[in-house]
Amino acid sequence: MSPLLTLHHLRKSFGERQLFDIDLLNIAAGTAYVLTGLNGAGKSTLLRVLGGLESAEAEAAAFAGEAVRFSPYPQAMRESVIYVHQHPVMFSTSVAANIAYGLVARGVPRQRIDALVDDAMAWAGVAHLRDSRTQTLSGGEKQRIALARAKVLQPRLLLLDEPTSNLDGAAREQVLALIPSLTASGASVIMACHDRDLIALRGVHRLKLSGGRIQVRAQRSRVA
Ligand SMILES: Nc1ncnc2c1ncn2[C@@H]1O[C@H](COP(=O)(O)OP(=O)(O)OP(=O)(O)O)[C@@H](O)[C@H]1O
Repeated sequence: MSPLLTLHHLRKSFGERQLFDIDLLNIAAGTAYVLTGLNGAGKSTLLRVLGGLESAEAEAAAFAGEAVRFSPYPQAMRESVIYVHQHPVMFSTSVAANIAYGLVARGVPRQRIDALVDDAMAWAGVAHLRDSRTQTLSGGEKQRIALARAKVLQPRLLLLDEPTSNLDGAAREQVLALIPSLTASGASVIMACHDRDLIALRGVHRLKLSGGRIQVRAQRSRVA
């Protein structure tokens, strides 16, 4: 597996308090990871740092084979890394308009947008919600729409902050079922979750954030 993102000595502090100092974080291309840790271990902060939403210092960094400076957040990562919030914010327009939003912002031609949005909605199993308003959606539908909205931008790295923590039963399974097809299309995925709801997907690598360090754990072999 070729490396997608490598960070040496990634450090984050809030005031005097150092939250983490990670010797080495290696994220391979087309690979899924779960990031576990106790409440307050820093999982969300680490994802936000990797997504450029929080600043942090790194001694050395490389993305997609190029050495980069990590601070300020590198331009090469801006369009290639997408963070998906635990409670995705939706505009009060249609589902289709929400998924199209990032493509419109990038100036993609309308016809192309319509085709990409159709594909993404079919992939996420939300085509029937195309013209629905977002206020009435369930938590599971919102997560799948947020994944479609991210996928349509063809990121190289997707950061999912507790994507299933508020879901159970079929809604949880529907969200989890989308993850393998993300990595199959070449994207890497890092999902923050708690140890207790460890996501059991085949081939997913485990990273545990504990005491400000990352421990790499053995892979899970069970299928979700
Ligand atoms: N902007 C901030 N300023 C100061 N402290 C912060 C800030 N953001 C987070 N923290 C602190 O950093 C620590 C880690 O928070 P974070 O949300 O990253 O943890 P987490 O592992 O995602 O927790 P949880 O599992 O509860 O969601 C917490 O103690 C939190 O209070």
